[in-house]
Amino acid sequence: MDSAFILPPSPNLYFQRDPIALTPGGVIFSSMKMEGRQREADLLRSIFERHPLFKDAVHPLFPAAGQNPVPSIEGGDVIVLSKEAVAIGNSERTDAKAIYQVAKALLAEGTVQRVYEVHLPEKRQYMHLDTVFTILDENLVLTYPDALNAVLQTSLYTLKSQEGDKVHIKREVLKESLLTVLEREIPHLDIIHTGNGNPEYAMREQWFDGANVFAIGARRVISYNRNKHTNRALRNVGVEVLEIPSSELSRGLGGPRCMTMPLSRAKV
Ligand SMILES: NC(=[NH2+])NCCC[C@H](N)C(=O)O
Repeated sequence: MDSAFILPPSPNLYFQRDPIALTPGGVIFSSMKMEGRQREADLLRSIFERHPLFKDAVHPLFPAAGQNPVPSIEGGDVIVLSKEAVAIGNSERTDAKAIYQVAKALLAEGTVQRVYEVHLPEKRQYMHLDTVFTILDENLVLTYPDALNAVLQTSLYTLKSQEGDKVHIKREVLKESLLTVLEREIPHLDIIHTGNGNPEYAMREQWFDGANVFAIGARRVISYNRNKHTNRALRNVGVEVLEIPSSELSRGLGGPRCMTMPLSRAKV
């Protein structure tokens, strides 16, 4: 029987963070872990490769031409910490192999100097790296508190040597937590905990991606109205919180940041 749809339904298409990741060194075309989401990545990739607005502007980093099979990596695991550093979650959705490949391509490109691989625990509340923290200002980060020390291992990739096409990178396994990585990269780091200091509220609000707010400016965020304790914690330190209704959106199991794709970043 012919399908009733030209494109099969893509119920997760509103999570634009995942099918593509833009970094200071180029674009990662995601290879989604779940088959049901791969068509989103294919769709976005055709737009970026063909639309006049993008086709000459994108520098693709991943996957390599003709690579098959492609290891998986999803945009929600890729966090730009600064112009020079990118963190990538090794998670349920993103494989170590893909991280190595992206690290190599990024370091070879030259803008980014450090790529961190953050090993996330295999638990629902750690689906992607962006579910556990969001940068809100130069030195201010909102996090799900358990994540800071639950991550027991991180690795740091840096460039070892580069001669033409021959690129060698170095991997150092750091027995360090996510907190240490953030402290290394964000001077004078200040942390706000989801749940406003109460671990049970933090846990409950993590079901609705408490730590995944969308920062639209320094100390200005869009957050789900249901995450009241987290929103209170944010307001207590002077962050402006714009609440959005969340009864339906949160059912997709992602937060406001997951629904966005930054195409260009203002210089700060
Ligand atoms: N970047 C994110 N945290 N995205 C959340 C995506 C949720 C979506 N339902 C999925 O399972 O893929």
